[in-house]
Amino acid sequence: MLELDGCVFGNGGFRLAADWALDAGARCAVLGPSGAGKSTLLAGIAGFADQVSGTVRADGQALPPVPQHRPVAMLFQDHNLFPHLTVAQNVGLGLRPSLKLTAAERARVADALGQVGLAGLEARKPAELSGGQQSRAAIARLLVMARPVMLLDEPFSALGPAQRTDMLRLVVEVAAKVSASVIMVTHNPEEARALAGLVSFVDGGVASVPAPVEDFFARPPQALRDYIG
Ligand SMILES: Nc1ncnc2c1ncn2[C@@H]1O[C@H](COP(=O)(O)OP(=O)(O)OP(=O)(O)O)[C@@H](O)[C@H]1O
Repeated sequence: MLELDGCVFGNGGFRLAADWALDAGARCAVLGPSGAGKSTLLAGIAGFADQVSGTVRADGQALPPVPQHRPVAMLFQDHNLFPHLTVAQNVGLGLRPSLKLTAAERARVADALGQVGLAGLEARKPAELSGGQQSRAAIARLLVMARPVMLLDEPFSALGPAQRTDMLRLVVEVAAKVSASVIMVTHNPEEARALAGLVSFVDGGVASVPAPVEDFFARPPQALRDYIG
């Protein structure tokens, strides 16, 4: 379980409050107007934003202040793929930043690449992949990292609608395999529906308590109606 216990996260002078919890394996889309604080929420959970007050816990343990020590994997729109490394190396980074992988770890990387449909492309560089394949490589890295919390910040907004749906399906599959909770920022209500879980709406300096997606869209807050038109 991920708990945001009375949290206020800071980014410069900006403040974002969140006071809720997500069960292990739960999936939550984060919607809200531009500049409302969606990325600040993820940064707070990941340890990159200031913790002004409150505590972030995973499975009852307060998370360490250093982001690298948090049980969190992140995926951004640019996928954080290193251009000079091969696909297999980019995925291997999720296991060991030194890339000195054991044979078993190399096998895990190969297995993850197979699971996301990239078998045979291990030796390519990211520039030699399509946008969708780059997304798959980034998802393979999430799979090998097997962290209990996955934070995604508009990860597939560069892809077309059909591919986006495929990628979301893959994320759901990968998260289920490692029993991870997923929090995903999106501007797209359809993506929130495709994630098929909960929705937190960020507005007025607060990330609302996640509500089931169907309830949320059945009674959307006025700010959401203003925002999606
Ligand atoms: N380093 C900073 N110093 C001061 N204010 C900042 C800083 N970084 C972000 N902000 C402000 O914090 C607020 C929240 O930013 P954040 O990026 O979390 O919003 P967002 O909802 O993710 O926006 P978008 O949808 O446009 O990506 C914004 O109003 C932004 O101007």
